[in-house]
Amino acid sequence: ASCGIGAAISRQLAAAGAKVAMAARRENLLKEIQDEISKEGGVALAVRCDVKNRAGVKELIQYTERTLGPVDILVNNAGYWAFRCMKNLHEEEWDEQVDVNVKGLLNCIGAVISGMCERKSGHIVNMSSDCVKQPFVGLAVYAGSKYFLEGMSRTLRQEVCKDGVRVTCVQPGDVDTPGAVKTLMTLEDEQCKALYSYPHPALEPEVIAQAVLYAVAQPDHVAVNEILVEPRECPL
Ligand SMILES: NC(=O)C1=CN([C@@H]2O[C@H](COP(=O)(O)OP(=O)(O)OC[C@H]3O[C@@H](n4cnc5c(N)ncnc54)[C@H](OP(=O)(O)O)[C@@H]3O)[C@@H](O)[C@H]2O)C=CC1
Ligand SMILES: CC(=O)[C@H](N)C(=O)O
Repeated sequence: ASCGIGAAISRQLAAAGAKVAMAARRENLLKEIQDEISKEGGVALAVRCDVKNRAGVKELIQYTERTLGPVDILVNNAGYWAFRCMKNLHEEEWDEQVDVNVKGLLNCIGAVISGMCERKSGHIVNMSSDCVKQPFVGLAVYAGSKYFLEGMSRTLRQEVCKDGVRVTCVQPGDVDTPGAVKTLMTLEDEQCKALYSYPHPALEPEVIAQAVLYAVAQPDHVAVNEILVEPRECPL
């Protein structure tokens, strides 16, 4: 939650009255957001954590629950992507996408799901992508990781709905974030460049945060299973 969509979600959840625990590797950025939220009268905790580290994620959740109480809402937002064609074999980047977007996701869900089921209450929000609706050249491994997220979410939803737990997938199109700017630098193939190297509208991270807030603010019997959010000028 140190920047981009995660930071916007933290700010909006805190403004709506949630006690927010924010995790990322760059603790200094988290502290700045924590200060901002505190100045606005909200409650936020900043915890350094790498979602790839399963034990570290469990510690994060234990610390959060000791400090703020049980986790009612888990937002799995941490993600990594690069625009690379598979034939160029950026295998370390393939690993990073699987490690963060798939294994990191599982580490976070694994740290909260039993507690939510025992308490008969909880909401898991998974940050997906519009790439599960349409293929984008250069995002094959990333799309695979988000298809995992979607498939896992659909099945998890079946398993836990009777335990009072909801699972929402949010599918953003282009959003203007530090990650989006950085990954444009990874464009290397003419095929990729032709697709992405032109000005095109991107959404503000706050728009995606509003979608999250909408999903988690529904009455208990209502499940918002997925939300696709695109810039109007980029319809799928
Ligand atoms: N921007 C876009 O156009 C779109 C983004 N998405 C998805 O939205 C989510 C957020 O993206 P966005 O805000 O754009 O990305 P950014 O790169 O701007 O932010 C990513 C956030 O994830 C955190 N993060 C990354 N890796 C780890 C890790 N190993 N452990 C803990 N935290 C980590 C980063 O914190 P730190 O580096 O400090 O650890 C940072 O706060 C991602 O899941 C992405 O796939 C989906 C569709 C469109
Ligand atoms: C990274 C994303 O998920 C985004 N939809 C994109 O295509 O850039």
